[in-house]
Amino acid sequence: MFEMISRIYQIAGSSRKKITVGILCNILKSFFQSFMMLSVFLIMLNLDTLTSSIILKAVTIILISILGRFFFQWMSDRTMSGTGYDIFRDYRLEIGERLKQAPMGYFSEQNLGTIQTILTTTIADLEGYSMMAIEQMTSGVAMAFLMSFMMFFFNPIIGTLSMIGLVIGLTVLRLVRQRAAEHSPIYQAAQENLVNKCLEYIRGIAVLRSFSNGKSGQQEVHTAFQKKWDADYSQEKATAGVLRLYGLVYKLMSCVLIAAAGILYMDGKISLPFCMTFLFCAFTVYSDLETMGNSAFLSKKINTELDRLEEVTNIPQMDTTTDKLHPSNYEISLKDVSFGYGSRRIIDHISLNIPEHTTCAIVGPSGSGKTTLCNLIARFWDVQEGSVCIGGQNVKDYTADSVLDCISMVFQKVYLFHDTIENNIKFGKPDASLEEVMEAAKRACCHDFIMALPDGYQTVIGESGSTLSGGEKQRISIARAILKDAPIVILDEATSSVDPENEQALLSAIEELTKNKTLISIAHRLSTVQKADQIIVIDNGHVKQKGTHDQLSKKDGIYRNFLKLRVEATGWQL
Ligand SMILES: Nc1ncnc2c1ncn2[C@@H]1O[C@H](COP(=O)(O)OP(=O)(O)OP(=O)(O)O)[C@@H](O)[C@H]1O
Repeated sequence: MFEMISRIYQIAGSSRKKITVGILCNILKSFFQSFMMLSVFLIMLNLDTLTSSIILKAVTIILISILGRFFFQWMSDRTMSGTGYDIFRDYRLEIGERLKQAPMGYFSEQNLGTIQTILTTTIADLEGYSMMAIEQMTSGVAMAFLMSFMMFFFNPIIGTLSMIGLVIGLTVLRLVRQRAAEHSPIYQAAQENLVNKCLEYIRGIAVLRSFSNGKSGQQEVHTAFQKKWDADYSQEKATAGVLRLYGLVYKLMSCVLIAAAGILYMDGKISLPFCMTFLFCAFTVYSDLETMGNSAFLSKKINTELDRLEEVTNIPQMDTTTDKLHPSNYEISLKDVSFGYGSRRIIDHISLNIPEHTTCAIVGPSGSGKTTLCNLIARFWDVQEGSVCIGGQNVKDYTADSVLDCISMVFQKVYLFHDTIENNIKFGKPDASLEEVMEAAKRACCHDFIMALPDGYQTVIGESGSTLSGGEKQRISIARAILKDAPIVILDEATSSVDPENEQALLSAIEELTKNKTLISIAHRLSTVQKADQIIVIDNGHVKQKGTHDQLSKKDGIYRNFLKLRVEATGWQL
């Protein structure tokens, strides 16, 4: 229990003070609640000689107890109710910042499900439950402890018995927490698996439908739901028994207190008023503790969820510096660069130089490492050996954001946000005016089709650009890059062929984008390759050939074979 509270404290930041005030208010609330027993005692003590002044005193005590309890409950609600949302709003922002600094490799399909579960379900659970659990636990223990202490003051035997009840109850509570500890990770894993499978199913729905009528994917989602149900059910089953036992302990201990008070009275050790007061206390001393069982269970669940949060906040960070890259020129040079995903080496001792304002086409078989090489230049990943320099500055010594400020990337797989066309283009320069957006769109040859849409630039694009054609999406992504106007352009040419009209528009858009830039393109079109100032042929992570089209096409080697195959496959003409 204290572990959970202390962990929430650690991440609470500026909300720590509020939690402390909230806990103090809960303790004071319990104090006023226990205070009620004095009025019972007063009436019992004067039962034979009741006067209006005694009743007035008793009523005053009850009123003070009720008002005190109400006031501190209100204070506790005021300070703690929104605090969970404050803490985890800040935490969400922190996770966002960390994800921005994480290497691209972190964003595997597996991790996407985990991140999604954490940012939605896990944090929502923590926002809703954490403060409630702290409140219930602190008031439950405080109330039982304070009442036991007061009883001890009146009669040490009854006070000690009441304390023993508290200790036994808390020991059984450990059992509840142990059970929760066993089941929470299973529950969490089942939840993440379910999110992963649902995401996979929705993303791949077109493929699933066309190949298997959607049935095989459905089966996986069904199994994930079944696993989640199993996890819920076994968690419920495992803890229900111990939770009942926990409640039973307090009921039995109340009976023990009643019996003890009766015996002490019969033995003449205590008078009737004391006996009656203890009977009253026996019914109320553990009342808040009984409702604490669920919170104890929750506290373990919260601990597991905090573990998951820590995993995300401990993701590797790329930036160890705050220096921003401001190179004097935009020449790109790679010196003896090696890199691999895990233990698999993909780039092996590559060196190359791309002078400013020149174009470099990277060609090579599928899987040879072309995209990986571009990702290293953009510092999506850090090289494992060697160096990548822009204008003579090693990109590793500067923040990833500032490196990307110098680069516009146009990916083959275009990602558009579920937002207006204007905002999607503006993504390249958030403070751009509509006129600037339109100018970029005109240069990217997409102004006309945008204006033909019902709401023009305000048309909201469906999720991932699903309402636009492939060529239209590509040109919008080029308009975005034109607006950004970065001195280096990394272009992954689309392999899929587009209709001739679209193709021409696309080529004009690319030409506009790459004017006077340092251009690296993963080239698939002969026209791009032919025009390049230098061509790099990569195979199996090595630079196999370097030169211009004229030089390479005259030499035996991969490039010539590649050209031959391309001509045969796509009808390229040299
Ligand atoms: N994030 C990743 N984690 C592990 N392996 C990866 C990752 N990305 C790429 N690879 C592997 O690295 C190798 C090189 O991939 P890369 O995408 O750089 O090749 P490519 O030449 O661009 O291929 P293509 O022309 O088909 O796009 C491939 O075998 C690929 O499976």
